[in-house]
Amino acid sequence: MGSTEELFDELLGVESELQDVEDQIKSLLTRQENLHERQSELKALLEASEFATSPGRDLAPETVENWSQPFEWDTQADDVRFNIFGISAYRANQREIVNAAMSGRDVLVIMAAGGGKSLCYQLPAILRNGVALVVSPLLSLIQDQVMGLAALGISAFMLTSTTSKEDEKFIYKALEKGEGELKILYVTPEKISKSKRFMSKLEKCHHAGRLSLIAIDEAHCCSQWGHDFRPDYKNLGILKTQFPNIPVIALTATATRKVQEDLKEMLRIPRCVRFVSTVNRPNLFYMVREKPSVAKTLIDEIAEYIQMSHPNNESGIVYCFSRKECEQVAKELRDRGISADYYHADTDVNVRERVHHRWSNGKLQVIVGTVAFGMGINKPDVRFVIHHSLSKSMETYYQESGRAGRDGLPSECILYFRPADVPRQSSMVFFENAGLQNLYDIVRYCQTKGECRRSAFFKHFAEPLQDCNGMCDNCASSGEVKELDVSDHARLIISSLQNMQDNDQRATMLQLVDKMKVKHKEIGPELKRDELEQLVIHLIVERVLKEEFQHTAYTTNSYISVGPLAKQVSQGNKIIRLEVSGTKNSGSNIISKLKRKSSGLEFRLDQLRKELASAHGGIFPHSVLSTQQISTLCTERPKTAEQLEEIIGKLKTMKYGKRILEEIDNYESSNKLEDFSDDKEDRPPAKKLRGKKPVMIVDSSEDEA
Ligand SMILES: Nc1ncnc2c1ncn2[C@@H]1O[C@H](COP(=O)(O)OP(=O)(O)OP(=O)(O)O)[C@@H](O)[C@H]1O
Repeated sequence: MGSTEELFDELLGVESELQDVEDQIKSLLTRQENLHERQSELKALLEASEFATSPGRDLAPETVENWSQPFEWDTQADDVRFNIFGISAYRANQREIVNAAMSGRDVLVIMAAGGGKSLCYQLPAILRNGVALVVSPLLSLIQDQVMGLAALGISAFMLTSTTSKEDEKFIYKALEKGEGELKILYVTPEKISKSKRFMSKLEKCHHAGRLSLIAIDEAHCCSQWGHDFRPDYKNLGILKTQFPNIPVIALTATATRKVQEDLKEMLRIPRCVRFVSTVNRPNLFYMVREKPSVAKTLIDEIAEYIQMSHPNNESGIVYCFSRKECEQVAKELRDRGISADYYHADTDVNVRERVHHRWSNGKLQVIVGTVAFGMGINKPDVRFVIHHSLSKSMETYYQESGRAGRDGLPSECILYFRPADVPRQSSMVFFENAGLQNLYDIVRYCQTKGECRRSAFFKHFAEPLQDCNGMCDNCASSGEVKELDVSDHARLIISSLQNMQDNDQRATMLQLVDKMKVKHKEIGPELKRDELEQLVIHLIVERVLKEEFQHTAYTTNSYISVGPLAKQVSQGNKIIRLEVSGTKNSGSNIISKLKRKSSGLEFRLDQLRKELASAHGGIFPHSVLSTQQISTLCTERPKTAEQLEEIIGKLKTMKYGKRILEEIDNYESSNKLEDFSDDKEDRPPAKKLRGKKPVMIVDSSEDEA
C-alpha cells in the first residue's frame, strides 16, 4: 500500500480520468441524438414520399413537402391574415404551417416564445369549415386567447369550469346540431380525459363533418421529459384515434429531440410535418451586469434603469430567487416610485390573479416574481426582463428572458450576476439530474466578457451560429477585455485547499476568497476581490475545484474542495486564464448605451423595411426610403453624440423617418444625449449613496425559487 499522499494522487488521477470518460460519454450521447434526429428526418421523408405516391392520394408527389408554393386558399388566407388579424406579413414558417394544416396533414410546430404560434392554428381554423378544437393547459391562457379572438370578431368560446350555463348550452348545441356560430372552441386537457358528455358531443360534431382541426397548445406538457409535464396531456392521443382524418397541430416553444419523439408518439401523429424554427430572438438585447454586493445599490440601479430606459409605464418583469426577496424587491421599487407588485407560489390565488391582471392591463408596470410566474404569460409588450438573481440553467433563462418582446419590438434582458450567488443556487439544484452541470453552463454564460451571449444560446440548443447584430452587451461593448494568465493564483488556491483538507478544515467560497485576498499578493498580477471570486467560480466551472454539499437541519451549505483537474493545473499542464474588463475609456458606458440604441434602431429599421416591402407587394418602395439610405443607416454605427445626432437628423428628413423615431423613442430616450458631456461612472446611484448606511434586502438561501 502506498503513502496517503500517493493514494491521494492516484485518486485525483482516477477522478480526472473518470471525468474524461464522462465527457466522452456526453459527446457520444450528443452524437447519438444527432444521428437519431437525422434517422427520423430520413424516415419521415421516405414515409412522406410513399404516402404521396400511394394510390388514391390526390396530392402530387412533388408538391407534398413544398409548403411554400402557391395554394388555392392563398388569397383567402391573405385576406383573413390582413383584414381580421391585422398582420401584414407572415413570419418565418407561419405560411408553411398554415398550408400543411390546410392540406390536412398533422403538424408539429416548434417555435420560440412570441414567434406567432397562435396564428398557425387560428388562421386555418377560420379558413376550414366547421369548429376547431384547441387544447390549452391553463385557464388564464385560454381566457386571454378567447378575449383576444372575440375582440377581432371571431366566434371563439371556451368550455371550462368558469363557463356559464348559457354558454355551455350554446356550445353543446353548436357541436351537436351545428346551430349558432362557433369557429374555435378552447378546452383544458381535463375536459378530454374526464368529460364523457363533451366527448360524445364532439363525436357527433365530427360525425356530421363539422370538426375542422385539433390544435394542442404547449404540447411539450405531454412528455414526462418536458419541463411542464401534465398527466392529462398524456391522454390526448385519444383525439387522433377517435378522429383520424382531422389534422392535429401540436405547438410548443421548446422541445428537445427526445420530447418531440415522445409527443409524436403520445399524440399518435407519427407522420406529422415538423417545423422547427430558430431559438434566436433577434429583437432581444441580452446583457449581464455585475451585481452590486450591497442590495440597496442594486435596487437603486434597477430602479434607475426602469425609470430612465422604460418611462411611460413600459411593462417589465423582475425575477428573484426567493419569495421573501420578491416581496422585498417589489416594496423597494414602489418606494422609489415604480408601480410594482410581487407574484409567487405562496400568494393567495385570487391575489395572484389580480396582480397578473393589473399587470396585463398596464395598470401595474412591474411584476416581481419567482419562477412560479411562468407559463401563461402572453403579454406581448414586455419591454424588459431583469434577473435579480441567476437562473438555474440556460434553458430556464431562455424561457424566462424570452417573455420579453413577444411582439417583436426591441426589448432588453438583463441578468445581474455575482459569483456569490452561485453557491446559493447550487445548493438548491445539486440533487437534480444534471442540476450542477446546467447551473455551471449559465454561470459560464455570465462570466464571459468576450464572447457573444447569443452564440451561447445557439451552442446550447445545438443550432448553427447566427449574427447577433450587436444585440448583446459583449458584441455592442467597446470596453476592452483582457485575458490574464492566473495559473499561479489557481495553484495557490489548490495548495491552500489541500492544506485545509489535510487539516480537516473546509471553506465556503467566500471564506476561500478572504484567505486568498491576503495570500495572493505575493504573486502577480494582483486581483481585486471580485476578480478572485470570479476566479474561484471559473475554477469550479472548469472542474479544477468542485463544490461539496453539507446538510444541516435548516439549510444546505456549499464548500469548495479540489476537483478532478486540479492536478493538471498544479503540475503546470493546464493554463488558467481569466477574462477581466480592461481600462474602460471614460465614455464606455455612454458608448455602449449608444451602441444599444443604434442596435435597436438598426433592428427596427430592418423590420420596417420588411414591413414596407411586404405592404408594397414584396418590392421595396425606393421612392419612400432608398435602399442606399437604409443600408447607410444600418451600417453606420455612431461612436459619438454628434454621429448619432447626424443619423437622427437624416431620419427626420425621410418620409418614414418620423415614424421610425417615434417607434424607437421609448427604447432609449433621445434626450439622454446630454449624458455625453458627463463623465459618469457605470453606477451613478452608488455615488449618491456614499455615506449612507447600506440596507441588505435579503441574502438567504430560502426554500424555493
Ligand atoms: N406575422 C406576424 N407579424 C406580426 N406580428 C405577429 C405575427 N404573427 C404573430 N404576431 C404577433 O406576435 C405576438 C406573439 O404571438 P403569439 O401569441 O402567437 O406567440 P406564441 O408563439 O404563441 O408565443 P408563446 O409561446 O410565448 O405563447 C402576438 O402579439 C401576435 O399578434
